[in-house]
Amino acid sequence: MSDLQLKDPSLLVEAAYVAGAWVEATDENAINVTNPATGAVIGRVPNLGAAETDAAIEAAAEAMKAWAQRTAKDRAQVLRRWHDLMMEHQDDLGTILTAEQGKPLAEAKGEIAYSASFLEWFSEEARRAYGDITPGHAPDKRLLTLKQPIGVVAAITPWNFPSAMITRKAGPAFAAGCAMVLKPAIQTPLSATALALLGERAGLPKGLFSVVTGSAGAIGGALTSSKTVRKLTFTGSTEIGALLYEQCAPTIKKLGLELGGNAPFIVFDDADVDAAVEGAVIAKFRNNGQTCVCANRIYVQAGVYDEFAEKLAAKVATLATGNGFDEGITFGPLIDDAAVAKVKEHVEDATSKGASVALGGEAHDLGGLFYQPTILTDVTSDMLVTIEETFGPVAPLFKFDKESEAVEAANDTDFGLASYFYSRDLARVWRVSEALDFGMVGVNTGLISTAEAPFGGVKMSGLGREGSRYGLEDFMETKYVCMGGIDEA
Ligand SMILES: NC(=O)C1=CN([C@@H]2O[C@H](COP(=O)(O)OP(=O)(O)OC[C@H]3O[C@@H](n4cnc5c(N)ncnc54)[C@H](OP(=O)(O)O)[C@@H]3O)[C@@H](O)[C@H]2O)C=CC1
Ligand SMILES: O=C(O)CCCC(=O)O
Repeated sequence: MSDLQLKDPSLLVEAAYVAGAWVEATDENAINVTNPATGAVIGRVPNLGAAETDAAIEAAAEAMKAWAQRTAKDRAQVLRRWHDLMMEHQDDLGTILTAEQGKPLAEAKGEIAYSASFLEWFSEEARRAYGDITPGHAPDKRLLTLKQPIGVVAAITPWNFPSAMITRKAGPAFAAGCAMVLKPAIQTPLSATALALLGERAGLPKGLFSVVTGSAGAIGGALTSSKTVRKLTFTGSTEIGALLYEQCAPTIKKLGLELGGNAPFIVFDDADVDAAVEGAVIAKFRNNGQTCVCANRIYVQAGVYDEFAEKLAAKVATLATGNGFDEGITFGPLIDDAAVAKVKEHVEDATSKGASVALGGEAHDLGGLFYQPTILTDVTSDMLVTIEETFGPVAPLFKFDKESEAVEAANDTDFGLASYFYSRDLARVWRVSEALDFGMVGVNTGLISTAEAPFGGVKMSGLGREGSRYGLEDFMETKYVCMGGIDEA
């Protein structure tokens, strides 16, 4: 069906992977996958539901028994092979990702490397799932702490990082000795099925990893109601995260929730303004603004406001929008009509309340799902761009005078995922890092994501941490063994 140019065409897998078997779409149950840049159909996957999800959960529980018994080194080697296969096929995986998600090809290949890095990192961490021994509370006692896999894991992932959000969950799950049933976003299932194929080639046992495509409600319902599933890990909107939280309550599952953000990006008078402009371009416009850690509100101190605004507009004006497969493109399309409508609503709301457009501000001449990269000035706290995550290429600029005013405004949100600031004053760097009420703070950088670091938020941005050594912890239970009778020889 597809005319994608792949070196290994077998990587375009138009089938779900359920309990170790590939389930192809039929004409009756096919869901088409389209390229957001062109609207062209690039593939299809089956619309599955609760029955297939239940089968996947059962197979996962069975496969996990042997997987958890294997040595950590053995599991690590499978993950490492999976990483190596991803890097070997980086070009093809990037092509599939750009075709279904829209981000520029170079950025898509970058996501594949980022995605593979979670398999590499957790292959290394697998062997360091240490417990400990605590001095006993009585002479004959020794207190042992063991780390054990939490059980079958359900994962639900979004369309904005169709590969990396899967490996950031699958890496620690398989390293810990768990099994996983994944429901990928319906817009971007082909990155998930390609990953599953490479996982199979790398040696993941049948049934350990299922990818169930189809109805979010039916699959999500089966995953959350199952007593066998012991953890749900989700990346997506706060609204759906809250719904899943509720659905998981009756079976008391452990939850990992990576939800929406509303990231502040603060530029102080003492900042290197050129560096701050570079950082803002990355923090705001990465993936065309469709990232939960994207800068959503840019606060600039009065002394450098005009310089920063001019330089940011000048820089962004040089960057091209278009089909992610074309040379020299920095901004791809938005994911769908609803995303474009939200961006339009936010810009119209801001301008109707007094904001000025310094750049862009309209749908792109290319039509379809393209929107101009936009910079707004004279933004105030009552505008939608301040209150909600725009999830698009709109940079609203606020002017402030005092440090305390910026910190207070930055924290004035229900969300608490990423935050950024630029300053060269050491005391301020400490003060503001500690005062920002967010799970992550970027100081003099616009890019904080890496497999080595704990990614996650506070407040309504979620629960738990992914990546880093803490990411492995979240997929394990701590078992306490009280060993007695030791001095009765
Ligand atoms: N934190 C983040 O990284 C992300 C944040 N968002 C935010 O959310 C907004 C909306 O994006 P959207 O794609 O709709 O995000 P959603 O939260 O709706 O989707 C994320 C994942 O959840 C699934 N899902 C949706 N409804 C249910 C359900 N009832 N039960 C189980 N799973 C479900 C989706 O499946 P399906 O695709 O089949 O609907 C997808 O796999 C964005 O504009 C952005 O603000 C979005 C994506 C990522
Ligand atoms: O939830 C997201 O938006 C994906 C996070 C991307 C990243 O890891 O930086």
